[in-house]
Formats: sequence, structure tokens, C-alpha cells
Amino acid sequence: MAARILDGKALAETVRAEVRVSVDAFKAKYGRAPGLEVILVGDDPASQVYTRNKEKASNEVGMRGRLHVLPAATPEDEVLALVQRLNADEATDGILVQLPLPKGLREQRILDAVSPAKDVDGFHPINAGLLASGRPGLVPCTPRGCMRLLALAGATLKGARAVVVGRSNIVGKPVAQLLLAEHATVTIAHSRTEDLAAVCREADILVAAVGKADLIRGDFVKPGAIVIDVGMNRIDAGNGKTKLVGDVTFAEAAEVASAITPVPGGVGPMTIAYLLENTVTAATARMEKR
Ligand SMILES: NC(=O)C1=CN([C@@H]2O[C@H](COP(=O)(O)OP(=O)(O)OC[C@H]3O[C@@H](n4cnc5c(N)ncnc54)[C@H](OP(=O)(O)O)[C@@H]3O)[C@@H](O)[C@H]2O)C=CC1
Ligand SMILES: Nc1nc(=O)c2c([nH]1)NC[C@@H]1CN(c3ccc(C(=O)N[C@@H](CCC(=O)O)C(=O)O)cc3)C=[N+]21
Repeated sequence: MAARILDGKALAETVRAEVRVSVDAFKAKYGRAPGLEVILVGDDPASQVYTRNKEKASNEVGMRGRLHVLPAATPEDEVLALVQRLNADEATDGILVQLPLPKGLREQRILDAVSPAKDVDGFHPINAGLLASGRPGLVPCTPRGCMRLLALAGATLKGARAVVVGRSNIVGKPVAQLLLAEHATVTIAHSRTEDLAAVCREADILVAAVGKADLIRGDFVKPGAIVIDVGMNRIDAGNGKTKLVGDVTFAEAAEVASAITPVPGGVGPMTIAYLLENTVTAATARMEKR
């Protein structure tokens, strides 16, 4: 049996079309476009590509997107000052601080400075707490993208066994919270998990968010399971070039799973689409509160 391949690129296009509609409605109502501010500190080439894509994607749906590039040696107080200026700016609805930050900058201190109302990454402890309490707030983009891909797959979540491999605050934990909210029976596995293969084989829904190529092999996958591969690993392609792969050995898993996301073209594009969605959500919530 060959798995259905869940096309995240196409689904992200659908989400963006939905966002375009809400952006138009927002503009008609409030006379301005929602604004997303992306802060990049340093000159990491991969981060430069990602952040430029985010800026471009926001402009494509009719939002105002702006990228702030600061030198790697920028003092922490200057980064904080920019965040505070954007917190206070009426036309700024979303603020994203691209990770990782250069060494010497305290990530937590900077992320915590972002106003929870403008925290379109959903990384602020207030938003993490709201999610854990099952209350409305801004939800991290990648986990939202994973849930939408599961909906595309037609997954039944209620009562299903879900295994999330990875327990980071940005992917593993929030995706587990969202699955739990949908009444799945959720297990979170991590680097100290014993017999990861056996744990994964229990899963009707398997989410891999680790950052290790080929960690999840075909025999980790229960026949008929749905596999969401969040991993982004750049590996040597053998021909002097590199290629992007997930955490799951795709060819093997696709033999056993009922549906699987590819890398690239799976979760990645969905993350960007939900960043835009979160920005309109944040913008609307702020305007309605005024
Ligand atoms: N598609 C997208 O849009 C995005 C993709 N990513 C990608 O997703 C992956 C995960 O990102 P992120 O959550 O930030 O990563 P982190 O490095 O923060 O977390 C990785 C997690 O994997 C666990 N882990 C490490 N080794 C093993 C192992 N051998 N077996 C089981 N678990 C293990 C770690 O366990 P422990 O806690 O014990 O250390 C940790 O919980 C990366 O490849 C990243 O590039 C990330 C964000 C967005
Ligand atoms: N504050 C913050 N928020 C983030 O959401 C955030 C971050 N920092 N730091 C880095 C990670 C990683 N991340 C990705 C988003 C999209 C793709 C993506 O679109 N990937 C394409 C391929 C891109 C390529 O070819 O390189 C795909 O999978 O098809 C990848 C990775 C967001 N992150």
C-alpha cells in the first residue's frame, strides 16, 4: 500500500486565500492593512531566506510586512528597545523574532518582551499558558499547520492514539496540547524515551519534531497511521549539493502509513500560512478591544 501524500504547499495556498479574504474584510472595516514586523538579528543565511519569505508572503496576502535586520553584535537592550517600540506602535499587529538568536542574546528575555497580544509565534508564556489551559490565545504556527494537515487527511482525532516525538515549546508541546484538545490520547516522546520504536508503533497519528534525519524508520510506523513530519534537516545529497529531509525515512514510512507529509512541501509552507493567519487574528482581536 502506498500512502497518500499530504500536499502542504497546495493546502498552504488554500489557507492564504482564506487569509486574503480576512485581510480584505479587515481593511474595509478599519481602513488599514494588518502589519507584521519580523526581526532578524545576525546574518545566518538560512534565517535570511526564511525571514525574507515571511515578509514577501505577508505582502502577497495584502498585509504590511516589514523585515528589520540587525547586526549580530547588537546589544540585548537595543533588540529589546525595538521590540518595545513595536509593542507601542498602533499599526503593528504581529511581531516575530526569528530564532535562533546569536549567542550573547538571552532568547527568553527577548521573546518575553513581545506583547502577548502581538505574539504571532505564540511563544510568550501567557499564550503558552492559555493554550495549556484550553483558553483562546495565539497558538504557534507550526502546530496549527500540523492540525490543518491532519484535517486534510480526514483524521479522526477523538480517541485516537497520538505520539509526538519532540517536546520543544515551539513544536512538540503545543502540537501535543492541540491533539489533546481534540480528545486524542497523547504521548510525548523525547531523547530519554526508552524504546522509541515501540512507542511510535502505538500511534494512529505520529508527529515527528526532532531535527534528526532518518530517526523514524518504516518499522516505527503502525500500518495505516498518519505521519506528520515536522523535521527540517539539510543533509549531503552526495552530488556536492545538499538536500532538505525530515525526521522520517520517507520512502519506508510511505509504504506503511495511510497518509504522510513530504519534506519539503509539507509542514514548512503551512507554518508560513498560519503566521499570516495569526497576524490577522491578532490584528482583529486588538482592534475589537479598542
Ligand atoms: N516545518 C517547520 O515549519 C518547522 C520545522 N522545525 C523543525 O522541526 C525540528 C524540531 O524543532 P524544535 O522543536 O525547534 O527542536 P528542538 O531541538 O528544540 O527539540 C527537539 C526535540 O527532539 C528530542 N530529541 C532529540 N533527539 C531525540 C531522539 N534521538 N529521540 C527522540 N527524541 C529526540 C529532544 O528531546 P529532549 O527534550 O530530551 O532534548 C527535543 O525534545 C527541527 O528539525 C526543526 O528544524 C521547527 C520549527 C518549524
Ligand atoms: N520565531 C520563529 N518562528 C518560526 O516559525 C521559526 C523560527 N523562528 N526559526 C526557524 C523555524 C523554522 N521555520 C520554518 C518555516 C518554514 C519552512 C519552509 O517553508 N520550508 C519549505 C522549504 C524551504 C527550503 O527549501 O529551505 C518546505 O518545507 O517546503 C521551514 C522552516 C520557522 N521557524
